[in-house]
Amino acid sequence: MDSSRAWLVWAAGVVAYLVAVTQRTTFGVAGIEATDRFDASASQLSVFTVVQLLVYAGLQVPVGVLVDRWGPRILIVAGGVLMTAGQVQLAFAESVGAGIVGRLLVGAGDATTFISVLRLLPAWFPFHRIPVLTQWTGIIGQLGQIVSVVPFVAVLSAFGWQPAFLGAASLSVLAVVLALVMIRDSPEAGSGRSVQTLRQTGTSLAEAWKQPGTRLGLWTHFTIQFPGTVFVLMWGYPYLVRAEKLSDGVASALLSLFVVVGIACGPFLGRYVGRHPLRRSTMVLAIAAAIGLAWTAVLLQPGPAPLPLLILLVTTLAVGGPGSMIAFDFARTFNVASRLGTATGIVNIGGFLASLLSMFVIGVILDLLLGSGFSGGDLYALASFRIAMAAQLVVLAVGTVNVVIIRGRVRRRMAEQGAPVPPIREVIARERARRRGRRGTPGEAP
Ligand SMILES: N[C@@H](Cc1c[nH]cn1)C(=O)NCC(=O)O
Repeated sequence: MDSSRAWLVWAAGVVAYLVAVTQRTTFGVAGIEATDRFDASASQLSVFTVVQLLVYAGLQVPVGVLVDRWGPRILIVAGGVLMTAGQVQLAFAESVGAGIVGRLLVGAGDATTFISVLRLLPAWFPFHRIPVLTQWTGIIGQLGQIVSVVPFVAVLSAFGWQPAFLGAASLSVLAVVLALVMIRDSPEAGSGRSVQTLRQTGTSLAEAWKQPGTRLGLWTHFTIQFPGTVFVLMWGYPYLVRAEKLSDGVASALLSLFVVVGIACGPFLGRYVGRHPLRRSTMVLAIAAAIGLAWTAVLLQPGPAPLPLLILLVTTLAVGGPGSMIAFDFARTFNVASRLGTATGIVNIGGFLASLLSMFVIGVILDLLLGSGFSGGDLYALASFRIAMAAQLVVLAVGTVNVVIIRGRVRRRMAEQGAPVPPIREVIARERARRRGRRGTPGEAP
């Protein structure tokens, strides 16, 4: 099945995801206005983001289970309704508590969208298209950040808080209408969901968790998604401007480079995954190593890092975004369709958990160093940031070790099932021999 109907379904799903990413990121760009409106301190404001991400991460498994039971369409619609309610609540909120309730609703609605959209792909498209379409779903969705940064900020500056958040809410209304009109769970009426008892749901959850391929996805997402998320959502900007002493313009250019590199790498990674399904984890480990090396090189600089090194850092962090989509490919290929939503939900917790943990630890270390006098009164001193950012290397190492361990388990299980993964040296030698053979036999079909 690869019809125009399938593309319409996917387009409506991607719009829903793009709008969800917009709702997710609107509060982050309204920080200064939020400080005035709620008369809140920086740490009170960070609670808004933390609550939203906690709700998002906490709902991944329940939402995944529901996607398998009810199908993706109803969850995309429910998510849009929740996000509309959340943004309307935030538009009228005048106290920190009321504002947090708004973000809580946005986090809950956001949680339903991505997993549901990914769940549509295997129902509507042939197997070989899915890795690249998974990447495009991620890439187009990230453009939601641009909607927050450009038109949302423009409305916020020109017309103020309520019109900006009500305008954002109206985008979710549009996404809900599109989803209702265009999305069907699958080409066959009635399929795309499984009617399960509660006991069967529990079994399905346990089966998804027991499958080492699901946990390989979880640790993949954990390991390579968080460094970019932490940088872009929280600590990157103050680090570049206050510690590395870059101008606002150069720091913004680096954050834009992050988006461009993410977009450029996605299709390449999608094609790689489609062509080399047995080498997906090798790519994950290569990206983790690149991130670790780039951060180590930056943090070992005696003073501010040279700009080319910071460009290299931002580039490698950006590759982690599309790279982490490989995690969902593990969930899809190691699980049967009836528990795909559940497995995707489990995988999607990884990156958000690692991001929350790292954001929090970096903040705590900065506070401790300020309190101890180490920072010389400057919370964002380079020497302090260097220590705080290095905490990410520990999280990266924990994730990488787990990827290596679970990948060993996955490979052992594949060997037991009669499908061993050949060593890379053997594959390269075979490929060379094949090429030599081809060159020696002119006229042979490619
Ligand atoms: N890996 C991200 C998506 C992504 C794709 N390219 C850059 N980032 C992810 O896990 N997304 C889940 C979500 O809900 O956004």
